[in-house]
Amino acid sequence: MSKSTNITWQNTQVSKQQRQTLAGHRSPVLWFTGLSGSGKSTIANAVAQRLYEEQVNSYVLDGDNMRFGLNSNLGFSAADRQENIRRVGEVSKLFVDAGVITLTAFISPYQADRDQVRDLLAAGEFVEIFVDTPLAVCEERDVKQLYAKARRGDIKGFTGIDAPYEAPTQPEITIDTSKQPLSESVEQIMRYLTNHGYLDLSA
Ligand SMILES: Nc1ncnc2c1ncn2[C@@H]1O[C@H](COP(=O)(O)OS(=O)(=O)O)[C@@H](OP(=O)(O)O)[C@H]1O
Ligand SMILES: Nc1ncnc2c1ncn2[C@@H]1O[C@H](COP(=O)(O)OP(=O)(O)O)[C@@H](O)[C@H]1O
Repeated sequence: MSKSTNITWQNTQVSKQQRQTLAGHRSPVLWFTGLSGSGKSTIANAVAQRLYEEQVNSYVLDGDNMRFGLNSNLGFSAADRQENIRRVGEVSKLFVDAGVITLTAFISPYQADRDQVRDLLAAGEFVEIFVDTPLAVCEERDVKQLYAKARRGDIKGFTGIDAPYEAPTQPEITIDTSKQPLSESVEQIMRYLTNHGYLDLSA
């Protein structure tokens, strides 16, 4: 599908490993996936806050925000969501290369699209976090009143209502925000990062 020809990959003089050594930690992507209102942004931002307090560089890429800029020409058809996630995957890879822990909050409803991002990255760099909050709870929250609009038929193709959400088959972490408070989710993720050596380069 690439239209670019006659191009050659240029290696940078300073490597990813050197940037990670400078930062003092590894730089995975923490890929949050789940329904609208499941808690992706809230948890991602709380983890970013916690990492900041631990003096760890991180950055949150948020679905709504990316659609204001880089992805403003994309809608919510299956093809546009696929392209959305492909671009976010490529951007995430750059952040990983820069040595920054990257937290992404996108519905990313298709397993194949998430797997494509996983394949783009090195082993262990993609941590899939399934925010498995039941649809009924997301709809009850209806933070942006979008579920109400979707039920009225004012939005077509809304995830969970009349567009599919494919649950991850083998996520590294699963969180149900209807069963655990935000603080517990943050601790669960911090524990995972610590136990798997992401925050300690000597591990
Ligand atoms: N049709 C439809 N389906 C789902 N969501 C919709 C739709 N239209 C607008 N929105 C709003 O867009 C946010 C989801 O954008 P994403 O980029 O994360 O979606 S996707 O990964 O490409 O599926 C989503 O934000 P979150 O609530 O943060 O998930 C909604 O606010
Ligand atoms: N335990 C919890 N963890 C995370 N969010 C929660 C929790 N309980 C309630 N919420 C609320 O659920 C909403 C989730 O919205 P948001 O983070 O924007 O979801 P998403 O990014 O998945 O669309 C927020 O209003 C948040 O305050």
